[in-house]
Amino acid sequence: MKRKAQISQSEEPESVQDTDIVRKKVKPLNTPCSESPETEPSFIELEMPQAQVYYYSPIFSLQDCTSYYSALASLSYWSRPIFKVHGRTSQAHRLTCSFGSTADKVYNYSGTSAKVDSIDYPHSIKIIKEKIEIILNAKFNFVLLNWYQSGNDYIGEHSDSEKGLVPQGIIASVSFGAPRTIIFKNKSDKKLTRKIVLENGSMVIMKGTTQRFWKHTIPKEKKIKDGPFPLPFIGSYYLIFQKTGLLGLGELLESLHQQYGDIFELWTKHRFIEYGLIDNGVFNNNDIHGSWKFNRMVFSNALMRPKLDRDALQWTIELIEEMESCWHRISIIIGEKDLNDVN
Ligand SMILES: O=C(O)CCC(=O)C(=O)O
Ligand SMILES: [Fe+2]
Repeated sequence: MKRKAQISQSEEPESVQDTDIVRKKVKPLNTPCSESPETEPSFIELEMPQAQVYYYSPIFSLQDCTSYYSALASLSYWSRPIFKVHGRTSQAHRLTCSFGSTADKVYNYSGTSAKVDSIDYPHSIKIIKEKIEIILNAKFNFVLLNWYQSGNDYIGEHSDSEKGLVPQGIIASVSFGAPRTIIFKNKSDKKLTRKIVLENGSMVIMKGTTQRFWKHTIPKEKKIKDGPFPLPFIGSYYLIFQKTGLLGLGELLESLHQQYGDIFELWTKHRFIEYGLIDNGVFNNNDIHGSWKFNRMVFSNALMRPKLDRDALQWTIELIEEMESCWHRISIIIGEKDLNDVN
């Protein structure tokens, strides 16, 4: 499961509204910008005393989510942060990286600090940032990405430290990948909690006094689907190329062929729509019909069984023996024929 969180400063602090709001559909925080008239995201405001939290149901198309997901996953900056708390060090159960408008931006939290890995926002982040800036009518200058690679990865209960951020400014968090749950816990009334599932392409906004009175966490979700199951495509260059014959893929395969020879593996986590391989079914491991968990189970059960290894080994030996005896017979026949030809 992979996700991206956006933690940023807004240029202007928001005013604090201290109202008890019932969970409801409300209008966008601002009028959508005319540059993007199709942007009319729907969102709800969570009923949380002394907090301003909004959940935007997906603001990106499924196709964009898939492409941002892969672009973010292939960034080279990911690392596991190290925390120092009370003299003890530990490593986070997630990967992070950060980008900022200037190199001095730093976000300190829970005994660690997220420093800017690069002041060049990767292309995908630039686009995401611009989109949310339009939706929220705000400017952001720092982004922290969190990658939860499986249901075992998590972020513990915390409030975002506002040291270095504009006090009570907007913190926007966009998610891509399998849905994960965010839980908000009130600091003084421990029983007061709020839960929301962050869907692929969705966004959560925290602002005002949220950090002061509430903590939040993305807990472990052992049962969770880790996201699209990365399937190794093992194929022959000629087979795949002839089947698809598409420009781009052909070039890719050509270079792979040059590098690795006739048989190589293609690892992919993405759908191969652009290659003309349709997006349903076990082949693509796509969860369109909520079946991918089942596919994964079948794959895991089938592939991980030691019996399969033993059987596969045995079958391979038998097949090789069969082929050898076949070749042997052919060589005898050809040998006789060749001899006849010579005579
Ligand atoms: O991943 C998220 O949505 C939340 C991350 C978060 O709370 C943080 O980085 O402070
Ligand atoms: Fe946070």
